Amino acid sequence: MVYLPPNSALDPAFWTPQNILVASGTALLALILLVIRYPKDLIGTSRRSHNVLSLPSALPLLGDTLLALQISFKQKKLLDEILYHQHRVGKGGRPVSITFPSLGARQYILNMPQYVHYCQKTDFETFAKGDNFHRRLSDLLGEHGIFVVDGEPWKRQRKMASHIFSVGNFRTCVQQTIDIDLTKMERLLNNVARENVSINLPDLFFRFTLSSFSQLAFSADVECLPETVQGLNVRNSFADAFDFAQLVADERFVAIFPLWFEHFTPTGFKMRKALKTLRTYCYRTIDLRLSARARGENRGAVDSKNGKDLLELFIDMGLSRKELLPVVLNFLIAGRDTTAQSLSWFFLEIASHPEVVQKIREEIQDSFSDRLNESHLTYDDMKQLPYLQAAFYEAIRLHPAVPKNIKQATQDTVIRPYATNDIDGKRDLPGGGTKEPLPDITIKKGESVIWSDYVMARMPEIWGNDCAEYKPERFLETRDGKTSVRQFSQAIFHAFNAGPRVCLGQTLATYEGMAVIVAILTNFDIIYDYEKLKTDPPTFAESLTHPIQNPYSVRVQRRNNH
Ligand code: HEM
Repeated sequence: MVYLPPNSALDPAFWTPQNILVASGTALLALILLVIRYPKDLIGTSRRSHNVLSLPSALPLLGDTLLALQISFKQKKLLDEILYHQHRVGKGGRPVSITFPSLGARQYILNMPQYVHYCQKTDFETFAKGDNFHRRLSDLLGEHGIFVVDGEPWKRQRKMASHIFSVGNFRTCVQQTIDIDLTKMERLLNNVARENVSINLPDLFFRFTLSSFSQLAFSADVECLPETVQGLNVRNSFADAFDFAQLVADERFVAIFPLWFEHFTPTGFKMRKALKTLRTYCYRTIDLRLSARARGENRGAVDSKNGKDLLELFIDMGLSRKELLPVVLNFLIAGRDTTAQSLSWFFLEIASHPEVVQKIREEIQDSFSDRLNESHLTYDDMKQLPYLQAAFYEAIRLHPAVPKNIKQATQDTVIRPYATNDIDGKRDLPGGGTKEPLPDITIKKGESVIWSDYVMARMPEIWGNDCAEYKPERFLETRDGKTSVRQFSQAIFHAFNAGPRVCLGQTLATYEGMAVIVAILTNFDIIYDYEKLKTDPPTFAESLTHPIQNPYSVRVQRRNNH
């Protein structure tokens, strides 16, 4: 027999009508107090910083859980939602607060360059990748991958990797590698033109960047860039697994169930398979190199000074086979996806801007006459094509390869945006900035800040009323009769990130992208299926990066300048 103390609520005799009334009244009062405390917030979150509004759809005690659920079930897209609410709730560039259960505490959406500048430069140490990133991405990108770590491990990797991005390397190894792959791509496109077939253009760019980056960073020929049309039918298992794993990892930021739940779902099963494919693929590259080293062979010749490529540099740091895996994966995501996606969006934008194609061709013609029929764009040639670079950057501005980002506060702090629109001492907010001063925001340790370069590109306060239009001219300036690419503050043209963690590969991506565009537009006319583009307009898939969900196909015709 269980002993129940007298008057215990577990004793049925306790529940007299009077006690039921008292208990219900107390519960109701507690609920009312909680609703007053969390009128639009998830229970347990801190008080919102004054002057910061929340979403109108937020519910008492649940915060934005319903929105997270809709995004999780693909009824809504996170980027569209941030854009929508920035224009309404955050009109004038004001911050907006949300409470998503998966991210624990409160999150502040800060899309003005003044805030981004503060978090990424002024108080860089406080706004880290943190637990949010690490817990969701470490199975894909490793415990110590450059994209997921902070502090010393990040600093060491960044310093080491920066060696392969030296100007000396560009003039030698980078140029040579790109040159070889451009020749392959041209042979393929000649065959596509001859056979008059249509090909998936974004897929071609993924193949190009995977091939060239694997060669550059790991001296590995991954044989994914064929010269024949038939070769395009061979799927690349690494690419498929990588695309899938990124989609899943991205969903983890909005999932309403705990992370371990994924393990028991079909997605979890497929994810484990994908991760296995990725590991097998990367270990093949690593093992080949380690055994070559064991035989005393020096492979890898990207770093002109030391005759070492990225993989060799990291092996020299004493990293084990297991520790090299995230290096390969992190750099592949950086080197393959971003540039390929930027090219895919660029070629989509110019489909509806023939005048841009015309101007690019004129610029190439004026600068190089017919030289580019025989050879490819060199690193030093880039300077002579400001219009082309502007056209490429404008596509990257509108379709940034990393469309959203999140940082977590490592301590309590106050974000103090600049009082003026003058960022980095450059008075250059093209949209004129904000009329009202932006509010300071009090942030508690563990809370997050989110910004979206995709949304920032569409904010009139930053880029002007024509912000959503594709206009390369906004990246051009003319001084003393000479036209050059306009340099914005990193926090304004933010697609390549800002501050100490600014993208390491910006010059590589710019050179590679421009070289591909020159090779294609000089030699081929692209024939788009305008009917299909109208009925099935390409849109983005939500992922860690910014792929096209429904890639488009094109045919090509050899230009008659040959
Ligand atoms: C158009 C192409 C590219 C864009 C738009 C881009 C953009 C970015 C962005 C936004 C970040 C910050 C990511 C974060 O905070 O998590 C980043 C970081 C990085 N990018 Fe790029 N990237 C591009 C191409 C490349 C290429 C080709 C490489 C070559 C390896 C590269 C290497 C890196 C690395 C290593 C980092 C990490 C930097 C750090 O955390 O210190 N990127 N990039």
